Amino acid sequence: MSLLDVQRLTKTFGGLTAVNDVTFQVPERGIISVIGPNGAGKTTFFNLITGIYAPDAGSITLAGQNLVGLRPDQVVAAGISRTFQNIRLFPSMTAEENIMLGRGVRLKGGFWDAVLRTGKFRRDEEEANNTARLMLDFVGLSKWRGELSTNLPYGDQRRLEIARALATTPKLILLDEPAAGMNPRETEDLKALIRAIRDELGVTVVLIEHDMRLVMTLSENITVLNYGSKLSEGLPHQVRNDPAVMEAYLGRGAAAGEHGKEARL
Ligand SMILES: Nc1ncnc2c1ncn2[C@@H]1O[C@H](COP(=O)(O)OP(=O)(O)OP(=O)(O)O)[C@@H](O)[C@H]1O
Repeated sequence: MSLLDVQRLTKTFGGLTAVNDVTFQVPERGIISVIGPNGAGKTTFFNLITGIYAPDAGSITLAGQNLVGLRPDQVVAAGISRTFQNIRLFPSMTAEENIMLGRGVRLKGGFWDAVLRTGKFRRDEEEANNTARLMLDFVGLSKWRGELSTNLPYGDQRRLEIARALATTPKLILLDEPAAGMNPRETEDLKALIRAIRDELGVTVVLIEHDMRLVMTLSENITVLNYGSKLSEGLPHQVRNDPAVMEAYLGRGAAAGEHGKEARL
Protein backbone atom coordinates (compact mmCIF):
# COMPACT_ATOMS: atom_id res chain seq x y z
CA MET A 1 0.00 0.00 0.00
CA SER A 2 1.19 3.51 -0.79
CA LEU A 3 1.79 5.87 2.11
CA LEU A 4 0.24 8.78 0.22
CA ASP A 5 -2.48 7.91 -2.26
CA VAL A 6 -3.97 10.69 -4.38
CA GLN A 7 -6.71 9.67 -6.82
CA ARG A 8 -8.09 11.81 -9.64
CA LEU A 9 -7.51 15.12 -7.90
CA THR A 10 -8.97 18.22 -9.56
CA LYS A 11 -8.97 21.90 -8.60
CA THR A 12 -10.27 24.81 -10.64
CA PHE A 13 -9.95 28.54 -10.04
CA GLY A 14 -12.74 30.20 -12.01
CA GLY A 15 -12.25 28.97 -15.57
CA LEU A 16 -8.71 27.68 -14.96
CA THR A 17 -8.10 24.03 -14.10
CA ALA A 18 -4.93 24.26 -12.00
CA VAL A 19 -4.89 20.53 -11.15
CA ASN A 20 -6.62 18.21 -13.57
CA ASP A 21 -7.52 14.61 -12.67
CA VAL A 22 -4.11 13.83 -11.14
CA THR A 23 -3.43 10.41 -9.64
CA PHE A 24 -0.23 10.18 -7.60
CA GLN A 25 1.10 7.53 -5.26
CA VAL A 26 4.05 7.69 -2.93
CA PRO A 27 5.55 4.55 -1.40
CA GLU A 28 6.65 4.58 2.22
CA ARG A 29 10.26 5.81 2.55
CA GLY A 30 10.35 7.02 -1.05
CA ILE A 31 12.02 10.17 -2.38
CA ILE A 32 9.70 11.42 -5.10
CA SER A 33 9.81 14.61 -7.17
CA VAL A 34 7.07 16.61 -8.84
CA ILE A 35 8.34 18.76 -11.68
CA GLY A 36 6.82 20.82 -14.48
CA PRO A 37 7.10 24.20 -16.16
CA ASN A 38 6.04 27.38 -14.35
CA GLY A 39 2.32 27.43 -13.67
CA ALA A 40 1.96 23.66 -14.18
CA GLY A 41 0.02 23.31 -10.92
CA LYS A 42 2.74 21.95 -8.62
CA THR A 43 2.22 24.30 -5.68
CA THR A 44 -1.55 24.04 -6.00
CA PHE A 45 -1.11 20.27 -5.81
CA PHE A 46 0.83 20.64 -2.52
CA ASN A 47 -1.78 23.11 -1.26
CA LEU A 48 -4.52 20.53 -1.89
CA ILE A 49 -2.63 17.79 -0.06
CA THR A 50 -1.95 20.04 2.93
CA GLY A 51 -5.53 21.28 3.33
CA ILE A 52 -4.90 24.87 2.20
CA TYR A 53 -7.35 24.34 -0.66
CA ALA A 54 -10.24 21.88 -0.86
CA PRO A 55 -10.28 19.82 -4.06
CA ASP A 56 -13.26 19.95 -6.42
CA ALA A 57 -12.94 16.22 -6.97
CA GLY A 58 -10.72 13.32 -6.02
CA SER A 59 -9.41 11.67 -2.90
CA ILE A 60 -6.27 11.98 -0.75
CA THR A 61 -5.31 9.42 1.89
CA LEU A 62 -2.25 9.04 4.10
CA ALA A 63 -1.69 5.51 5.36
CA GLY A 64 -5.35 4.89 4.61
CA GLN A 65 -6.60 7.98 6.49
CA ASN A 66 -8.73 10.41 4.48
CA LEU A 67 -7.25 13.93 4.36
CA VAL A 68 -9.89 15.72 2.27
CA GLY A 69 -11.80 18.18 4.43
CA LEU A 70 -9.10 18.44 7.10
CA ARG A 71 -7.67 21.83 8.10
CA PRO A 72 -3.93 22.39 7.52
CA ASP A 73 -3.14 21.84 11.23
CA GLN A 74 -5.12 18.58 11.14
CA VAL A 75 -3.13 17.44 8.11
CA VAL A 76 0.06 18.13 10.08
CA ALA A 77 -1.31 16.12 12.99
CA ALA A 78 -2.12 13.30 10.54
CA GLY A 79 1.55 13.19 9.55
CA ILE A 80 2.32 15.56 6.66
CA SER A 81 4.42 18.67 7.13
CA ARG A 82 5.88 20.99 4.54
CA THR A 83 8.15 23.86 3.69
CA PHE A 84 7.21 26.71 1.38
CA GLN A 85 8.68 28.19 -1.79
CA ASN A 86 9.58 31.39 0.07
CA ILE A 87 11.18 31.41 3.49
CA ARG A 88 8.55 31.65 6.19
CA LEU A 89 10.53 31.90 9.40
CA PHE A 90 9.81 34.32 12.24
CA PRO A 91 12.77 36.71 11.92
CA SER A 92 12.55 38.05 15.47
CA MET A 93 12.73 34.56 16.98
CA THR A 94 15.80 32.45 17.51
CA ALA A 95 16.50 29.33 15.46
CA GLU A 96 15.43 27.21 18.42
CA GLU A 97 12.20 29.16 19.01
CA ASN A 98 11.24 28.80 15.36
CA ILE A 99 11.51 25.03 15.69
CA MET A 100 9.57 24.94 18.95
CA LEU A 101 6.67 26.62 17.17
CA GLY A 102 6.64 23.74 14.71
CA ARG A 103 6.44 21.32 17.59
CA GLY A 104 3.27 23.01 18.93
CA VAL A 105 0.97 20.71 17.00
CA ARG A 106 2.19 17.68 18.94
CA LEU A 107 1.75 19.17 22.43
CA LYS A 108 -0.68 17.45 24.74
CA GLY A 109 -1.63 20.27 27.12
CA GLY A 110 -4.36 22.81 26.39
CA PHE A 111 -4.81 26.55 26.85
CA TRP A 112 -5.32 26.43 30.64
CA ASP A 113 -2.26 24.22 31.08
CA ALA A 114 -0.23 26.99 29.46
CA VAL A 115 -1.86 29.80 31.48
CA LEU A 116 -1.49 27.95 34.79
CA ARG A 117 1.91 26.50 33.87
CA THR A 118 0.76 23.05 35.00
CA GLY A 119 2.99 19.99 35.11
CA LYS A 120 1.63 18.99 31.73
CA PHE A 121 2.62 22.36 30.31
CA ARG A 122 6.15 22.09 31.71
CA ARG A 123 6.51 18.58 30.30
CA ASP A 124 5.30 19.84 26.92
CA GLU A 125 7.81 22.67 27.08
CA GLU A 126 10.66 20.35 27.96
CA GLU A 127 9.72 17.95 25.19
CA ALA A 128 9.55 20.81 22.68
CA ASN A 129 12.97 21.97 23.84
CA ASN A 130 14.46 18.52 23.42
CA THR A 131 12.94 18.08 19.97
CA ALA A 132 14.20 21.50 18.90
CA ARG A 133 17.73 20.61 19.94
CA LEU A 134 17.61 17.21 18.28
CA MET A 135 16.35 18.71 15.04
CA LEU A 136 18.87 21.56 15.07
CA ASP A 137 21.56 18.98 15.53
CA PHE A 138 20.13 16.77 12.78
CA VAL A 139 20.17 19.55 10.18
CA GLY A 140 23.60 20.72 11.38
CA LEU A 141 22.56 24.05 12.87
CA SER A 142 23.35 23.56 16.56
CA LYS A 143 25.74 26.49 16.57
CA TRP A 144 22.90 28.84 15.56
CA ARG A 145 20.56 27.72 18.35
CA GLY A 146 20.24 31.08 20.14
CA GLU A 147 20.71 33.25 17.04
CA LEU A 148 17.82 35.18 15.48
CA SER A 149 16.75 33.27 12.39
CA THR A 150 17.14 36.36 10.24
CA ASN A 151 20.89 36.40 10.97
CA LEU A 152 21.46 32.90 9.56
CA PRO A 153 23.01 32.50 6.09
CA TYR A 154 20.40 31.88 3.39
CA GLY A 155 21.08 28.17 2.98
CA ASP A 156 20.88 27.66 6.74
CA GLN A 157 17.54 29.47 6.93
CA ARG A 158 16.19 26.95 4.45
CA ARG A 159 17.60 24.10 6.54
CA LEU A 160 15.96 25.62 9.60
CA GLU A 161 12.60 25.51 7.84
CA ILE A 162 13.16 21.83 7.16
CA ALA A 163 14.04 21.31 10.84
CA ARG A 164 10.83 23.05 11.87
CA ALA A 165 8.79 20.81 9.58
CA LEU A 166 10.58 17.73 10.94
CA ALA A 167 9.84 18.78 14.52
CA THR A 168 6.22 17.77 13.97
CA THR A 169 7.49 14.17 13.54
CA PRO A 170 5.82 13.71 10.15
CA LYS A 171 5.44 10.49 8.20
CA LEU A 172 5.89 12.50 5.02
CA ILE A 173 7.51 15.86 4.33
CA LEU A 174 6.69 18.04 1.31
CA LEU A 175 9.51 20.34 0.22
CA ASP A 176 8.51 23.16 -2.15
CA GLU A 177 11.60 24.17 -4.13
CA PRO A 178 14.07 23.51 -1.31
CA ALA A 179 17.10 24.35 -3.50
CA ALA A 180 15.74 27.68 -4.76
CA GLY A 181 18.40 30.37 -4.42
CA MET A 182 21.04 27.96 -3.15
CA ASN A 183 24.58 27.90 -4.47
CA PRO A 184 25.96 24.55 -5.77
CA ARG A 185 27.66 23.77 -2.45
CA GLU A 186 24.46 24.40 -0.48
CA THR A 187 22.51 22.27 -2.97
CA GLU A 188 24.94 19.36 -2.50
CA ASP A 189 24.53 19.65 1.29
CA LEU A 190 20.77 19.76 0.83
CA LYS A 191 20.87 16.55 -1.18
CA ALA A 192 22.70 14.79 1.64
CA LEU A 193 20.22 16.16 4.17
CA ILE A 194 17.22 14.93 2.17
CA ARG A 195 18.76 11.46 1.96
CA ALA A 196 19.40 11.50 5.71
CA ILE A 197 15.78 12.51 6.37
CA ARG A 198 14.69 9.35 4.62
CA ASP A 199 17.49 7.00 5.70
CA GLU A 200 17.94 8.07 9.33
CA LEU A 201 14.51 9.40 10.29
CA GLY A 202 12.49 7.09 8.02
CA VAL A 203 10.48 10.05 6.73
CA THR A 204 9.11 9.87 3.18
CA VAL A 205 10.02 12.87 1.01
CA VAL A 206 8.13 14.55 -1.84
CA LEU A 207 9.72 17.58 -3.44
CA ILE A 208 8.87 20.16 -6.05
CA GLU A 209 12.09 21.30 -7.63
CA HIS A 210 13.33 23.20 -10.66
CA ASP A 211 16.99 22.22 -10.23
CA MET A 212 17.10 19.32 -12.67
CA ARG A 213 20.50 18.06 -11.62
CA LEU A 214 19.22 17.67 -8.06
CA VAL A 215 15.96 16.10 -9.21
CA MET A 216 17.63 13.59 -11.52
CA THR A 217 20.24 12.45 -9.02
CA LEU A 218 18.05 12.34 -5.92
CA SER A 219 14.61 11.12 -6.98
CA GLU A 220 13.54 7.50 -7.14
CA ASN A 221 10.49 8.45 -9.16
CA ILE A 222 9.39 11.62 -10.92
CA THR A 223 5.94 12.92 -11.80
CA VAL A 224 5.69 15.65 -14.43
CA LEU A 225 2.77 18.06 -14.43
CA ASN A 226 1.91 20.26 -17.38
CA TYR A 227 -1.10 22.61 -17.51
CA GLY A 228 -2.45 20.87 -14.40
CA SER A 229 -2.38 17.35 -15.86
CA LYS A 230 0.04 14.51 -15.34
CA LEU A 231 2.21 14.46 -18.44
CA SER A 232 4.69 11.76 -17.51
CA GLU A 233 5.81 9.60 -14.63
CA GLY A 234 8.67 7.18 -14.07
CA LEU A 235 12.30 6.68 -13.23
CA PRO A 236 14.58 9.70 -13.76
CA HIS A 237 16.06 8.38 -17.00
CA GLN A 238 12.60 7.51 -18.35
CA VAL A 239 11.26 10.99 -17.66
CA ARG A 240 14.39 12.66 -18.99
CA ASN A 241 14.02 10.80 -22.29
CA ASP A 242 10.27 11.20 -22.64
CA PRO A 243 9.66 13.29 -25.80
CA ALA A 244 6.47 14.76 -24.32
CA VAL A 245 8.44 16.10 -21.36
CA MET A 246 11.13 17.59 -23.54
CA GLU A 247 8.52 19.27 -25.67
CA ALA A 248 6.70 20.71 -22.63
CA TYR A 249 9.91 22.21 -21.30
CA LEU A 250 11.61 23.20 -24.49
CA GLY A 251 8.41 24.41 -26.10
CA ARG A 252 7.73 26.81 -23.28
CA GLY A 253 11.37 27.47 -22.51
CA ALA A 254 12.14 28.26 -26.11
CA ALA A 255 9.04 30.41 -26.41
CA ALA A 256 9.80 32.37 -23.26
CA GLY A 257 13.56 32.06 -23.70
CA GLU A 258 14.12 32.47 -20.00
CA HIS A 259 13.45 29.28 -18.11
CA GLY A 260 17.13 28.57 -17.58
CA LYS A 261 17.58 25.41 -15.55
CA GLU A 262 14.07 24.22 -16.29
CA ALA A 263 14.67 23.89 -19.99
CA ARG A 264 17.79 21.82 -19.45
CA LEU A 265 16.67 18.31 -18.78
N1 LIG B 1 -5.46 31.04 -5.57
C1 LIG B 1 -5.44 31.03 -6.90
N2 LIG B 1 -6.39 31.69 -7.61
C2 LIG B 1 -6.38 31.68 -8.96
N3 LIG B 1 -5.47 31.04 -9.71
C3 LIG B 1 -4.51 30.37 -9.06
C4 LIG B 1 -4.42 30.34 -7.63
N4 LIG B 1 -3.34 29.59 -7.28
C5 LIG B 1 -2.77 29.18 -8.44
N5 LIG B 1 -3.47 29.65 -9.50
C6 LIG B 1 -3.18 29.39 -10.91
O1 LIG B 1 -3.07 28.00 -11.07
C7 LIG B 1 -2.05 27.66 -12.01
C8 LIG B 1 -1.03 26.75 -11.34
O2 LIG B 1 -0.28 27.51 -10.40
P1 LIG B 1 0.79 26.86 -9.42
O3 LIG B 1 1.32 27.96 -8.57
O4 LIG B 1 0.19 25.70 -8.74
O5 LIG B 1 1.89 26.39 -10.45
P2 LIG B 1 3.38 25.89 -10.18
O6 LIG B 1 3.56 24.69 -11.04
O7 LIG B 1 3.58 25.74 -8.72
O8 LIG B 1 4.24 27.10 -10.74
P3 LIG B 1 5.70 27.61 -10.31
O9 LIG B 1 6.68 26.60 -10.79
O10 LIG B 1 5.83 28.90 -11.07
O11 LIG B 1 5.71 27.82 -8.83
C9 LIG B 1 -1.43 28.98 -12.47
O12 LIG B 1 -2.03 29.33 -13.69
C10 LIG B 1 -1.83 29.95 -11.38
O13 LIG B 1 -1.95 31.26 -11.87
